[in-house]
Order: sequence, then C-alpha cells, then structure tokens
Amino acid sequence: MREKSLKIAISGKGGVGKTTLSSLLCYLYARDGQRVLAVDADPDANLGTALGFPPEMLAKLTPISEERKLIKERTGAEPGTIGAIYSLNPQVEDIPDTYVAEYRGIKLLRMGSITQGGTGCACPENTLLKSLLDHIVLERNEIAILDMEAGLEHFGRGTARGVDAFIVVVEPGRRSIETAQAVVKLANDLGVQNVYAVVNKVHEGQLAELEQEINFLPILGHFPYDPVVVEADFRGKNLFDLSESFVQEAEKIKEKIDSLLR
Ligand SMILES: Nc1ncnc2c1ncn2[C@@H]1O[C@H](COP(=O)(O)OP(=O)(O)OP(=O)(O)O)[C@@H](O)[C@H]1O
Repeated sequence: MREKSLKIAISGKGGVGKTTLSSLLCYLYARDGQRVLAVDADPDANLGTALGFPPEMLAKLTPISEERKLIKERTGAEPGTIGAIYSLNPQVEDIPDTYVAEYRGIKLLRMGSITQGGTGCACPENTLLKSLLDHIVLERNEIAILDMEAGLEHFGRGTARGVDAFIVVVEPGRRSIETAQAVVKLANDLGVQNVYAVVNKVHEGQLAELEQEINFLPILGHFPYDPVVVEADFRGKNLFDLSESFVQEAEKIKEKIDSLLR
C-alpha cells in the first residue's frame, strides 16, 4: 500500500473530547494499514491511556520536554537556561522513531509542555519542541494525529500551512463555542482556512441549535453524550474496542477528511 502523508491537528476547550477523537482516528488509520504517529501535545491529555497503551509502556515514555539529556545533546544547552547560546536548528529527525512507544501499529510521541510564553519563550526545550513539530508536520511521510492544547499557539505560519486539517471539537457550552471562535481567528491570522468542527457530548434535542451556533465552521460529524466514553476512560480501555457506534461516526469523519483532501 502507498504510504499516505496526512497531518491532522485537533484542538478545542479543555475536556471537550480532543483526546477521544484523536484516539479513534488513530485506530481507524492504523486499521487501514497506514503508519500512524499519535502526538500528545497537550500536557493535560493522556492520549496513550485513551489509546489503551499498557501502563508499563507509558510509564517508560518520558515526555520530550522532560528529556533533559536529549535537550542538552541536541541544542547544546541545559534545559531552562534563558540567554545561553544554543542551536536554533537542532537535529530532530530520529525522535519520532526513537523516543516513542508503539502499540497495535500506532506510535505514540509525548511532547510534554512548552513552557510559559508558548513559542515566544526562547529556551532550549521550546526550540527543540518547535523544531520537532515543524519536522513532523512538514517532513514526515505518515499520518500524524496531533492532540493539541486549546488553541493553535504552537504553530508558526509555515507549519500551520502544512497541516491538512484543523479540527476543533465543540461541546454544547458557551466557552467551548468561544474557544472555537478563537481558534478560527488564530487560524485566519496564520493564513489557514482548513478548520472544521466535530461536535461532541450532545444530548438529545441539542444538535440543531448547536450546529446553528457554530455555523461559521463546516461540521464533519457529531458524537452523543454517552457514558460508555466515561467508562472507557475509567477502565483505561480504548473506545475503539468498546463502541461500534463511535467507531462508525469516526469513520464518517475520516471519510470526509479524506474526500476533502483528495
Ligand atoms: N461523547 C462523550 N460522552 C461522554 N463523555 C465523554 C464524551 N467524550 C469525552 N467524554 C469524557 O470527557 C472527558 C474529557 O474527554 P477527553 O480527554 O477526550 O477530552 P480532552 O479535550 O482531550 O481533554 P483535555 O483538555 O483535558 O485534554 C473524559 O472523561 C471523557 O471520558
């Protein structure tokens, strides 16, 4: 099969379901036989758990932001030092193959947190993380699903243009809609238009109104509020194995993404 290159960034307000959607998409692309890199770029998230990685595997996987030896080796400076002289162009090409855990055909990379000030903070660890993000988006020939923090703060213009689809997860709630508006604004500032929404946690009767509220975004699909997701989370199991209806809806979303990009 021909290797496919596809970069999807998933954002939205905290707790809306970014990690849940990311994990479903990872499994669907892996099931197609594609090489999948799952990037946990949200310090609050635990994409590895949502993917059902064994806990002992996750325990051994240190976030890149905490790999002090690696940061020093690649940038030439101690992490946390501001004002030191260090490489602005560190070597990162091997990281998505080496500093990862692999389970059921999915490679998991934990970025860890970019320290205060986002990309504006000039310190060695941020430089390494930013170079790594650029490399994953612009140079790797695989499917990368990026589970991001709320917005798109980590993206520079060039990298943002390399992302095939930005998906904002929206739940019925004012703050979630406001975050979606903020993401669209940031995307416009970055010069990208390919932003889509996925609606999550809708209760009966809420969908039409919510769709109306977010009519500034094309909607790729919607998931209901369903205790099976909480159960999966609680048991550390992946939803892909537990819910046929969530898998079916995720499949429709995947097909829409694939057709948009064809
Ligand atoms: N459709 C759903 N129905 C019920 N509960 C859900 C649904 N989707 C997600 N949840 C629950 O909401 C919580 C947050 O989900 P998830 O971790 O996917 O969101 P997130 O946006 O990645 O969160 P964070 O910002 O903390 O990383 C979890 O406890 C999850 O089980």
